[in-house]
This record gives sequence, structure tokens and C-alpha cells, in this order.
Amino acid sequence: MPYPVRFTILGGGNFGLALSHVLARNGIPSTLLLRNAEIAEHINVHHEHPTYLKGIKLPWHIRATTDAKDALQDATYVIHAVPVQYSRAFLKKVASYIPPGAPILSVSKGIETSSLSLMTDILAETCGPERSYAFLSGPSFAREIAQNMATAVVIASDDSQLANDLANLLSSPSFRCFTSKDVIGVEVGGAVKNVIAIAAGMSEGLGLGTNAMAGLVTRGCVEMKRIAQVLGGKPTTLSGLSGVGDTFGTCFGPLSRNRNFGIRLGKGETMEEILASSTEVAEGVDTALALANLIKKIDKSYRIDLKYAIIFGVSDILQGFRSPREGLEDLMAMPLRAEMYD
Ligand SMILES: NC(=O)C1=CN([C@@H]2O[C@H](COP(=O)(O)OP(=O)(O)OC[C@H]3O[C@@H](n4cnc5c(N)ncnc54)[C@H](O)[C@@H]3O)[C@@H](O)[C@H]2O)C=CC1
Ligand SMILES: O=C(CO)COP(=O)(O)O
Repeated sequence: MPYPVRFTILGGGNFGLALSHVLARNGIPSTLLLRNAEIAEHINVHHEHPTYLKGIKLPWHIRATTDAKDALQDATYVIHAVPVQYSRAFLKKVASYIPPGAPILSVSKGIETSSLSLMTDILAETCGPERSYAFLSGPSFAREIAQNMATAVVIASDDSQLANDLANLLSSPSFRCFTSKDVIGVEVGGAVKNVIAIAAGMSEGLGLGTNAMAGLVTRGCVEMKRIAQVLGGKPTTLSGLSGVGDTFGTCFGPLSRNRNFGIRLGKGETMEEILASSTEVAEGVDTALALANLIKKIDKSYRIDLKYAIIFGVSDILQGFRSPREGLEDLMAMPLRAEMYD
């Protein structure tokens, strides 16, 4: 008898591939929807991606295709794993093929620069407000997941039954899913931690040491909690896996593309040099700019430059207004005051 559920994964990058491993471990088949026919063929024949997660064989019952109708017609669940900045255009193209009853689990972390939207709004606007959605986030590097290393994440949804169902389908002895009802808190944590990781990387690249790193990441987490609250998330959510958990993983873990981007900036490379020589997406670069604009738009309280000094600092550095070292000097020269925790 065929397995009663079938997942289609939109995007066959590092994380889409990693999730196909997670599903396969529970015997659940998945189809990857890609853009490149040669890569799809390579996956179907050789059971590995030619570029992403090199050296790790894909499970046998993973199928790849570039045909959206074929990929989506039998999907009971859809996983969205395309970087945020490309998501709207991609989803507009495939939305009509997604079965009306199929919930979508998004794993993409960031804020769209053109609209200042989180994935929640991008999905509702492209795939319909009536559909059920869930969001997975937390410290979860694709390569470690694919290597069956222990990982804990959180799945948030307004629909508790959906979050529970997905947690049951994805969880295994090496992949543990918690659930949450705080969609905004979980999404904001996933987006903002990438910006803090760029700052942490710059600190590392400048050789500032452990004191500076710990201070920066701690204060970054407070800014993350503040913006989540302004957007309607619960501050306590940011103490969890998709807040400080993912921030620690991304700021201190060697696999992080955002941290590595920051390290290169801190060592003196320019944005143009890094972008020209990198095949990897560091979502925090676009998200930093979007986040700074979003904060200016929605937080009308006094001195937002002090409340979000790290976020604005990263955004200014990425736009070339300040150097990483000047950014640090700005932080150290801020007016003295009581330590604020929210
Ligand atoms: N890699 C990781 O460890 C984790 C990634 N994520 C999130 O998952 C999302 C996807 O990340 P990765 O898979 O790592 O990215 P990736 O860079 O490895 O792969 C991105 C995928 O999207 C496709 N893509 C790129 N541009 C596109 C476009 N214009 N239209 C359609 N598809 C396009 C690529 O072909 C590729 O299949 C990101 O939002 C990331 O923050 C979340 C947790 C962990
Ligand atoms: O989100 C991630 C781990 O949880 C991946 O982080 P990077 O995009 O910085 O590699």
C-alpha cells in the first residue's frame, strides 16, 4: 500500500535536501521541485545533488522534477524551502498546482526587502489566506541534519492540530520537533538571528575576542525580542529554539553562511568581493536592510537608534555607510544607561 502521506519540497537547496532525509528516515516519500532539469536528472540517477550537501547520498525514494504539476499533484503536505527574497515570484508560478487542502510548512528565514513582509504574509498572498500554514525554525544546519546528527526545532502554526501532525511526521530519534502557537515570534527569531550572526561574524573577523562576542550576541538577542514584541510575537518565544537557540547556533557555529559572511567583512573584504565569490545565500544580508526599514516604519518609540543599535549598525555597514570597526566603536560609545532586558 502506498504511504498515506506524500510531501513535495519546493527548492532543492541545502535545507530542502536535508528535510528529504528527515522524511525518508520515517519512511515518508518526497518529491523535490527544482528549476534545473539537469540537476533533477542528476539527483534521480546518482541520488545526490551535484553542488549542495556534497558527499551525502540522498535516500533512494526521493524524486526530483522541474514539472510543478507533476511534483504537486499528489502532495498531502508542501514544504517551502526557497530563500525569502525569491519566494514570492516562485510561489506565484506554482501556487495553482498546490492541492487546495495541502498545508504548507515554510522553513525560510528572513524578511522580504520589497514589501517588508515575513513568509506568513508572502504565503497568504500567493497561496491563499484560507490555507493552513506552519513555520519551522531553530538551530538546524542542513549538513548536520543530513548526517543524522541530533537536532531540535520548533514548528509554529495558528492551527495546533497541523503543528502536532507535522511534529509527529518529522520527528525521529535524531530530529525532535517542539510545537508553538506563536507564529510571529518563531518567524521573527529565524529572521533576526541571521542579522545578529553577521554582526558576530564581523566581531570574529576583527579578532575582538570572547568578551566582545558575548556582549554583542546578548544585546542582539534583546533587540530580537523587542522587534518580535512590536510585531505581535511573545517575548518568551525568543528565549526558545527559534530565538536564542538559533542565534547561538548561527553566531558560534562554523557552518553558518551568515556568520561566515560577517567574518569576511570583518577581515576587510568588501560586500561586492564576497558576493562575487560566493555561491551561498546569506539571508541576513537582505534581511538586515529590510529589518532596519521595518523598524523605522512600525516602532515609533523614542530613540529607536539606541533600541536597535546592532540591527541598524549591521544595516549601515552592509550599505557601506560605516566600516565594521566604526560600527563597533559606535556601539561602545553609546550613552551609558541601565541594562534593559526587553
Ligand atoms: N541551510 C540551512 O542549514 C538552513 C536553511 N534555512 C532556510 O531555508 C531557506 C533555504 O535555504 P537553503 O536551502 O540553505 O538555500 P540554498 O542556497 O542552499 O538553496 C536555495 C534553493 O532555492 C533555489 N533558488 C534560488 N533562487 C531561486 C529562485 N529565484 N527561484 C526559485 N528557486 C530558487 C536554489 O536553486 C536552491 O534549490 C532559507 O530561507 C534559509 O534561511 C533554514 C534552516 C537551516
Ligand atoms: O538557519 C540556519 C541554521 O539554523 C542556517 O544558517 P545560515 O543560513 O547562516 O547558514
